[in-house]
Amino acid sequence: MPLVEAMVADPVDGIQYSFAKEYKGPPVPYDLPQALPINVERIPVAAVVAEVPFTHKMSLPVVQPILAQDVMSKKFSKELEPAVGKSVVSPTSVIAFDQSTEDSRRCLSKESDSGSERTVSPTSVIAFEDRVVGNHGCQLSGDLSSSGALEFSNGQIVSGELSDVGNCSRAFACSSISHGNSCELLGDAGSSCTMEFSGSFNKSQRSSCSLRASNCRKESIDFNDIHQVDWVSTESVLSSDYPSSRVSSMKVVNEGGGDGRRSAVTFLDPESDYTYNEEYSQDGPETLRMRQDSLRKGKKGSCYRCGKGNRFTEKEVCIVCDAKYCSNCVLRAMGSMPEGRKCVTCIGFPIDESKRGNLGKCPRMLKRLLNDLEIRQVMTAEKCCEANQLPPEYVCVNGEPLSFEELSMLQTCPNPPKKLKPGNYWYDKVSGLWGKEGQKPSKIITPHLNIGGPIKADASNGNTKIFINGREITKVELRMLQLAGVQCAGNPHFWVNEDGSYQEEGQKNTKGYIWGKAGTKLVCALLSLPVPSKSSNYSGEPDSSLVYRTFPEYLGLQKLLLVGYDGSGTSTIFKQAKILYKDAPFSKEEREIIKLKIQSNVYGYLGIILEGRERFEEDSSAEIRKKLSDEVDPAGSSSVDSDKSMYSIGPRLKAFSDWLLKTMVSGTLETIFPAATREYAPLVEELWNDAAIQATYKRGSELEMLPNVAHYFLERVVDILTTDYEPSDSDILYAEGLISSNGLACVDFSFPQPAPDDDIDTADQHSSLLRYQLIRAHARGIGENCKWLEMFEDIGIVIFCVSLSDYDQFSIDGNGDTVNKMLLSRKFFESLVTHPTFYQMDFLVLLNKYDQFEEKVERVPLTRCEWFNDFHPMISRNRSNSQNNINSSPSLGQLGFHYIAVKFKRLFTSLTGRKLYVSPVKGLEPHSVDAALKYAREIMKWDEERTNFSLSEYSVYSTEESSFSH
Ligand SMILES: Nc1nc2c(ncn2[C@@H]2O[C@H](COP(=O)(O)OP(=O)(O)OP(=O)(O)O)[C@@H](O)[C@H]2O)c(=O)[nH]1
Repeated sequence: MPLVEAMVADPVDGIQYSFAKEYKGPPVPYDLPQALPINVERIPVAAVVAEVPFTHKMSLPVVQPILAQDVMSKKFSKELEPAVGKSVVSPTSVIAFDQSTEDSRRCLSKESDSGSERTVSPTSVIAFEDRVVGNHGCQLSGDLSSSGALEFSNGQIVSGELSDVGNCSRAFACSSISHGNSCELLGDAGSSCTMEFSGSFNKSQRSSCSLRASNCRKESIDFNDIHQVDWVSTESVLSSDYPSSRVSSMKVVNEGGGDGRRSAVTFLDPESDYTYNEEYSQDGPETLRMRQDSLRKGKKGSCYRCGKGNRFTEKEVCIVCDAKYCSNCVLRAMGSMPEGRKCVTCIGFPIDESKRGNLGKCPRMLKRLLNDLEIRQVMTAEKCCEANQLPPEYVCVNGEPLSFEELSMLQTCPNPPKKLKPGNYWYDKVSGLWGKEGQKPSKIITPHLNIGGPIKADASNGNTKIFINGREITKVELRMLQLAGVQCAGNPHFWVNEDGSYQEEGQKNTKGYIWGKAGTKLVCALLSLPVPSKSSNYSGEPDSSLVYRTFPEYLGLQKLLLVGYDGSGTSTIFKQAKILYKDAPFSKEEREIIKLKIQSNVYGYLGIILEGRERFEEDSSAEIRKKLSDEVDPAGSSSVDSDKSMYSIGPRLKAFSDWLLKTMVSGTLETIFPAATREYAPLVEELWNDAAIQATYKRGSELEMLPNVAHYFLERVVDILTTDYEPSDSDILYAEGLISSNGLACVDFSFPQPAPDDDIDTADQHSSLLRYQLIRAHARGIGENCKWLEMFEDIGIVIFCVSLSDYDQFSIDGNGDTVNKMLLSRKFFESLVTHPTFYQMDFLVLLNKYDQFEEKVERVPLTRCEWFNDFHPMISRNRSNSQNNINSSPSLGQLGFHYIAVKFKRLFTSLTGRKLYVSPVKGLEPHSVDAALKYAREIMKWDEERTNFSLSEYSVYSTEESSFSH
């Protein structure tokens, strides 16, 4: 009985296993299930797009996610009938192809022509056994329905998965993913996404990536040891039933074999009229990727995406391909702009150098479309991201292209050439004179930089026969020297130092100072020659600022990702970091926005109090009525007004209160109030001082809607609701809703330099020079299933924030169930630590709100949360007396903290096999946040340094206790 031998690619390492063999034993008395052999020649495929005769009006075709039922019923219902002579592939079948035959390579492209089409079921897996010689690309054209999976092995795409997703409104793309990481690309309709894999691939290193486009497609592809694959999923004969569909294609290229190669994966959508020129260098570290200009769809001057508008329509330009988009399309075309104003398809490509001058300058259009923080993020990314930096090889100094380090040194030196553009330059290392090749000097930069080659005599194309530091000077320089009184007779060769002192070559004596004479600087200005900058230090003392950074800022930047579940305190810690480490944490404009936000928050708190007052008034009146009815007046009437209680307010305030509540309900509070502050301020004061309001406020703990933080602001309500109120840093720290829950916020900072008399070593001093970036992402911002996480692959540490006081709090989860907030936090933590992006990433858990926790745990048992139901600490009876005694037993709060810390550590180790770092923190206390962030810095530093230790040495440091911090 012949059984099909099938090969399955192992999803972890790509190794293929044979799971069935031909049975050779005695006949069996029962029926065995059969897998029918499949004729690969008969699998239906799409036509190549170029060959589909669509009219020019028609939008280019696309592979629509094919609903299995649709396709099968429309086109293949016949094939699906198990008729004699017609093979049907079972929905879960596994098909093996022997790639060694030419037939199998042709298999999928030719089939559509044949009349005998067969469909591959949506859930089928196609495995290709690799016997491909060389770099033969395998082209697949076919329908892949929504949940179809492709499996290739060595030399091919390893596995792919397509699944439907809903429309995506904002596009995001990420490029350059490294081993073991995964990446999801989101593109909107008609866009294409590009991702590049750098480095090597081998069987144990896997990367996965996925692309999502708003035409309801999601593709997720895993790669393993790729040679060269072109995989095209294009409109097929089948999908011509779907005229609005578009084509999507993917190209994987990796020339050469073995490790150490670079591969690029490009998702192309023919609707986006782009072309790429890509070159891959096998031995060099660089991948040269040039993006050609994009093509416009509509008439001249129209938007490149929608084709509407004319040359007068305001448009934003892609800094790579020069495509111009109208305000309706710009966000869709450019997505979340991780590298600034680039089409999603241009992400990862170098910018058009002519646009370098505009980097980081925010255009008006974006100011309208994005909020302040987003603009700042986009503009910072545009200026600082790696892809947009000037490629070092574009700058030649003294005839030699610069290396990466040389360019960094040049750009970060104390007196760098301004607005450095690609080009050929000469540099006199002794004097610091700098100019364009063949031209007079344009600047005096920092001398003695070890960059480029030795200066050439004809560097500035001089013809005066007079030399400075080996360069023949230009006529205009000679004129300047003469005017400065320098003796130039006899064609001397001068040796000029950076301070302008000069001597003739071979002589010891300084003859004078070129720029020393009064009037020389004026002469230089008239002749457009440079003079030493004011900041130049000629004192002979070593200048501490001359400690050049080896790397440019964007590379030295260590990124810390701060995440946490709702209300865990990430915003507070983020704001605290800004206040701690920035000289001017908030600009004037920001403070103005914050002021309005605080004021509208305060009106909101007032509204909650007014609502409470109504409730208390009703309750109180009902009580009075009840009392009255119990003690009936013999005259039949009561002298007490049952409608009046301590919570009643006068008609004027009542009218104001009703109006305020109505405004709150209508959701227009934020629009009306801060603006109307001047008008209502006196009324607010009257209201706040009213006895009824004060009585209500005293019962604030009964008002569930009133957050704890409200008390901080309400105590000063009158001051805050005046027009000249200016929020203090502390107000900003306490204020709710200043950072968008869905967006990202980031701040760059350095830890302050320790005071000179502090007992610190030079390493600490050095680390204060390093730059850090704290990125705060909200659980909601990270998205369902952590889909945005891939963009954080270059961070150094994840700081996961947990609110300790959440153990008795409940919230609604994604399924609408009420769940303990600590458990929700744990679930979020689990999804982060197991996410491929954070494979091997250090995690620091900050157990926040330690102050609240210490107080609460004395009242509310920790076992209120089911995860902590085995918390049964031994409590000393003398505990309360021994609080201040150093030798006393720990407080319940400390025990609770340790217990929760260990819970998280064990969980982390069980999920990752690694160690978790935990620290308590009080987000509202600057010292506590400072200590926590410095702890994160130490972890990152340790992470870098531990490679220097041998394994045995390392084990000394990896004690359990070392990961606790207090
Ligand atoms: N007592 C106390 N309150 C804190 C602490 N940290 C934060 N809070 C308060 O907790 C509340 C939630 O903190 P946020 O920083 O807004 O938390 P978040 O995680 O950003 O939460 P979202 O509001 O969901 O964005 C705020 O009212 C903070 O003032 C802390 O250490 N102690």
